[in-house]
Amino acid sequence: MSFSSLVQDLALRDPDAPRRRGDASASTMDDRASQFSVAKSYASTAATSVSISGDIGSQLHAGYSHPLARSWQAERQLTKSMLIYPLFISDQDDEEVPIPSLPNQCRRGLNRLIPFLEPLVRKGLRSVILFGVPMQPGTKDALGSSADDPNGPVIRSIRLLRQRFPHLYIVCDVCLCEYTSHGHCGILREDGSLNNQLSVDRISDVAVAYARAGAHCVAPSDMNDGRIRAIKLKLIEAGLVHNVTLMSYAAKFSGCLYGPFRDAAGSAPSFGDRRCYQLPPGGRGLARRAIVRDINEGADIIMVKPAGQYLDIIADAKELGRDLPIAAYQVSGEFAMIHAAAKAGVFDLKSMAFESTESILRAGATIIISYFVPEFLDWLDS
Ligand SMILES: NCc1[nH]cc(CCC(=O)O)c1CC(=O)O
Ligand SMILES: [Zn+2]
Ligand SMILES: [Zn+2]
Repeated sequence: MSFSSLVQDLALRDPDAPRRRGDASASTMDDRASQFSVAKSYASTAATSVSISGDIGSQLHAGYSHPLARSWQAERQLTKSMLIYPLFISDQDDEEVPIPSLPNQCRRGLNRLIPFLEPLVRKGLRSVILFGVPMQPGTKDALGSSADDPNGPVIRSIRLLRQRFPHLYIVCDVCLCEYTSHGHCGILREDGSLNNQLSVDRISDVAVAYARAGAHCVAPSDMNDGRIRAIKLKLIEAGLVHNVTLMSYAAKFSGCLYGPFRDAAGSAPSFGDRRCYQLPPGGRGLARRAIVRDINEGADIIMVKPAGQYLDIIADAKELGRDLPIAAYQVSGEFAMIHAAAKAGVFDLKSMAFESTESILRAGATIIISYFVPEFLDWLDS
């Protein structure tokens, strides 16, 4: 057989063609036939350069011709227990308002929470992360005083969820930006920069308040230096350290992917930006230092955020924190971008929801915070 007819032969037997038509069994048969003929063709044309053993080792399709065998190629399969679903809880108890920039997501008051979550819990929802959203005018101040208000939305929801869904694992985001009048993630000096010490003192108090109310996990997203150690020490002091997980947003990058979240939570800074505390997007080394630092300060879980644009950082976190669970947050901008592209016909929404999530798992995460969780609860059953 001549070289050109071999190429033609291979092209005709493109093993992906039947799969693109959605016919898996035809693909299996076809692959077998084509491997046989490829081997024969090589044997007759390539005797001079390709050794027999190399030839045999070059055959990869055999390992993934069947759907089940394809699933075995992944180190980790997506399961429901890996997923954490973000909830925006407003202080308007009866409110249920869609968030325009964040497709299919609503801001909800306490009274809307249980009816919304009941079907999800029934379908296998295991964990949520809570973000409080004070809507009542006059609630915000320079110190973020309402963050740990016992009558505020977060603390009341923790109690309610613990009582109504005893098996639901409750994570609380800990930050001040939703509660400060200036929208920054801490307490400011007069020049507008973060006062690290005051911020850490306040944020660790808020974390302990959530833990006392019954949160299983507290997750500081503020990026002030030293907050992991401060929270751990206060949890020890409060006698809560043995059963409250500390998940650090260790490598949280500044950038343009948090816009829809800030719409949802009303937490956009009123001046300036967050580039002096969130990490610069090119700062891989800095992220590695932040990860190592937070592990040393006592973090139980390391999170990377955003996820899709920072897969190398997830892989770094997995390497540096090989003995810790690694979480990744597919943030509001990533989610909105996928929706927009699907709507524009670039790809199928479900296919990209899976592909983006599988890439996060492949990079090394085993916990994924995602706005796709309600959909995954259905998709993972079918
Ligand atoms: N500090 C609060 C916080 N916690 C999680 C997110 C972003 C989550 C998302 O975009 O989905 C933010 C916003 C920010 O830092 O501006
Ligand atoms: Zn913040
Ligand atoms: Zn600064």
